[in-house]
Amino acid sequence: MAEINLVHVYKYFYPSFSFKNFFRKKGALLGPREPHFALTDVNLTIPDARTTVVLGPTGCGKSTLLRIIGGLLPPDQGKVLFDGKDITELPPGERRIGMVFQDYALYPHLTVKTNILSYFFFKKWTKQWSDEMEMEAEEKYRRTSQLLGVKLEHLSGRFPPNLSSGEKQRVAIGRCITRDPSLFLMDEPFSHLDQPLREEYRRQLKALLSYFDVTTVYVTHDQHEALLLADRLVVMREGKIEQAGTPEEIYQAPRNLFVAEFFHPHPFLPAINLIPGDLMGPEYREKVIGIRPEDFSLRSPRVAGDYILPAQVVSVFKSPLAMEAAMRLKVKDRVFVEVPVPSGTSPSEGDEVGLVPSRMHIFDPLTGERTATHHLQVHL
Ligand SMILES: Nc1ncnc2c1ncn2[C@@H]1O[C@H](COP(=O)(O)OP(=O)(O)OP(=O)(O)O)[C@@H](O)[C@H]1O
Repeated sequence: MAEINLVHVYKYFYPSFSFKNFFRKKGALLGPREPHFALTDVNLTIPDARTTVVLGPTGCGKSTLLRIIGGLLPPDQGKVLFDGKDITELPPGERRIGMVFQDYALYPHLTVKTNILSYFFFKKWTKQWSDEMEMEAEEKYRRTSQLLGVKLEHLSGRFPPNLSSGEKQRVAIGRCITRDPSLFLMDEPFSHLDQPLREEYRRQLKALLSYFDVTTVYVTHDQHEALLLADRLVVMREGKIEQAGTPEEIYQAPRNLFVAEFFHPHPFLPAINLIPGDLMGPEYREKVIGIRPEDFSLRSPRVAGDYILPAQVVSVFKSPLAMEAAMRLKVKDRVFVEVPVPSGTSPSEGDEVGLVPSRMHIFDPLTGERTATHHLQVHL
């Protein structure tokens, strides 16, 4: 059992000293340096035995958040609770946490097997060491090798400097597992791997995480990875949490324009089409309307009715293996939208169609907040 709570967590950094920064602020030569915030009032519950994926653009504070949970960085304000207990001051070694970061941090002078069993290795010369522990370590190694795939067995006598990035990654994850952590923290662990390997390892990691049921926090800026791994998703921007929920909740009910546009599960299509409200009718005049590509259907241009938008096909694009196709349309001669090409149809440039939205998200253009979602019943 490990539920983590972050309560009003703030972290700020001071820019490093440079003469350029020093003289930039006229008349403030001796004034204090202004901190920049990496995290601002972060409140978050990380549920037990689930994988929480933290997603956000570069520099938004994802790694800082992870390091604060792991105890590698102290927060400047706020608390970290582990099953309700305040662990803000507890050193990382006492948190029962397994961490895998981009740089692997393996012991270069120890073999793969010893790296994986390093938790046991460092106990070997203490009074705690016993024959039972030796047997437990061997059994853990056997089980971990099995879970990570046979490839690990071939590497057991090699040293980290002689391993590929993928192999190092596997060893780092193996080392994490043998420690029996209550919490896994992973910071873009597959970012150095090439695409096919990354895909393979993600799937394997998903299976591992389900097998162990360990509370996991996984940081990435890769949408595809986030979707594959997340039971719960946290979208961050500029040190703040924009929205947390299941991927489905966030996709179906984005809190604001940033989340609606950022969480983007279809690589072939835009996350959402944004159109000015007045195109849908006078009642939406002061609003921005967001319509997901799959929430449009197509009708003949001759069918008229409320909420049917006359549009013209501008271009059609197909994936190389023609598994997917999308098209770009100009609506009412004013804005462009992109929608999937319905199966069994083959539209061409210049075709006239009627676009029928089934669901619209209504956003306030000033604050960017979503104020409503309307499901439309179009009467033809
Ligand atoms: N040690 C540090 N000193 C000063 N500023 C820092 C330090 N660590 C992080 N920052 C700043 O804090 C902000 C958040 O950084 P962080 O590494 O948490 O972002 P991130 O979302 O993980 O980015 P990326 O996806 O690029 O790894 C950034 O503006 C970064 O420059």
